[in-house]
Amino acid sequence: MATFEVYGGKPLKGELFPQGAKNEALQVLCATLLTSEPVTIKNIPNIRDVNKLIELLQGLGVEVKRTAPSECTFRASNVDIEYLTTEEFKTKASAIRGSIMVVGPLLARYGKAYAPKPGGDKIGRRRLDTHLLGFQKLGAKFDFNNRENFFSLKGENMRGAYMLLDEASVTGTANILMAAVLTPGRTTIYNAACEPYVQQLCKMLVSMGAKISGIGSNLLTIDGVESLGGCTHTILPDMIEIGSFIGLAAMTASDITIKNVSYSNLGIIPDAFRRMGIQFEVQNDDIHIPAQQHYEIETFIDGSILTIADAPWPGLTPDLLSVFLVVATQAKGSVLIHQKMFESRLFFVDKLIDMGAQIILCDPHRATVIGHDRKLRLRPTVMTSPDIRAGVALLIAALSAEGKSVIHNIEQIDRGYENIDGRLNAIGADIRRLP
Ligand SMILES: CC(=O)N[C@H]1[C@@H](OP(=O)(O)OP(=O)(O)OC[C@H]2O[C@@H](n3ccc(=O)[nH]c3=O)[C@H](O)[C@@H]2O)O[C@H](CO)[C@@H](O)[C@@H]1O
Ligand SMILES: C=C(OP(=O)(O)O)C(=O)O
Repeated sequence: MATFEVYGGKPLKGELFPQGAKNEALQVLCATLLTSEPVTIKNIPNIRDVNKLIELLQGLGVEVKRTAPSECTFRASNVDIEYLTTEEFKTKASAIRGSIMVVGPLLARYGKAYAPKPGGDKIGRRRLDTHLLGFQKLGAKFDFNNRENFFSLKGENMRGAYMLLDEASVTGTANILMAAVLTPGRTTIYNAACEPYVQQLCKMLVSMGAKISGIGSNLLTIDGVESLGGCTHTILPDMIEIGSFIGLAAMTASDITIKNVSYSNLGIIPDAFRRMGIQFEVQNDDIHIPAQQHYEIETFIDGSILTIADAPWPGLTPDLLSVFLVVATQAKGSVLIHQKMFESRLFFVDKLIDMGAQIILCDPHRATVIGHDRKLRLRPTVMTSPDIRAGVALLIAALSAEGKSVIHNIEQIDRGYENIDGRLNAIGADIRRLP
């Protein structure tokens, strides 16, 4: 278990370049399995989850050539499906959430697939019903081995079908979509997730020859084609990392410019930070957050306490609520943070309370934060990162607290943030990585 020692309390100043988006990368890497032709992906983040998925693809027989530090060419001309039944695959796939998305492409191309229950953050129940019910609508059959936590799927005679997803699952939509593009007939996916991750996957599939309409909406229509070709695809900047940097700047009263953010793909995220009282300017495609000693949380128009809640896109992503929560601890005013999707993602507030934050955890989904308006600084402490986004929220808290904090289990942060210590140290932070 690696550790960060964080010497906080110093404002930072400089430019940060966001990495490619983790959740998009996991989807588009799986899409390389849909063709035997070469597919080049640019702006691949160098993070644990993505590197693990690339290893999985290699295990499956995909040739991977690194053509630049953040660019690889993949060629899935010799896929070894039986690798999916090996212990090595089961161990590696059960460590990341994205591994479940190899199922859709393999089912469509080879008529069968296997998968262990995938990993990812332990933030509550993370069911796969949407994926499985969608494959079932296409005519696939599945079997779940409860003892081994292992799914087997068969789909030799799949046909396009209409489906109304039981929820707008992000990885579920991507998985079904990747199966549908090579399935004969028309598939209609209603209540589809439409995050930029899914939009980007759709665009990539279209450039490979897929027929998809309704991109960006919750109604996708796919006309299956016989085969797909190669393409070159560039991953968008990571909107969760961009949001984390906005929160970091506010909380540490730093002057930070986040470069090349692809502003038009950030949806409601910038407005949500503005409602927290954080000021910033958009210059070309950069976000400049000037140093702010005070920021004041808005109330609703009728004067009642603001709620920041997650919702499927174009609502606010649940992956940023931990950052909103930590930012609120030094704001002027109060906010209710309502994490509707996951039931175990707010327990990390205990650590913030230890540090002196005023937070009431109302129940597993809701926390009320009463900001200090910097009248009381957070105290440094020793903590353990429970999940990727709580981890980054604790890192932001540690950077704002004067003195030495210690964060254990930073592998959680490394899952999704590329060289975060190096990049923040370059603009004035003092974060030391201990093995
Ligand atoms: C690898 C990857 O891409 N992971 C993301 C993906 O996970 P993932 O695709 O696994 O998450 P899902 O979209 O399936 O659902 C996440 C949770 O939200 C609930 N839910 C979902 C949709 C809905 O309309 N209502 C609802 O309550 C589900 O029951 C589940 O508990 O999407 C999540 C939700 O944005 C993000 O937190 C994860 O970072
Ligand atoms: C929950 C997340 O990731 P994963 O789905 O990979 O666990 C996240 O990125 O915040």
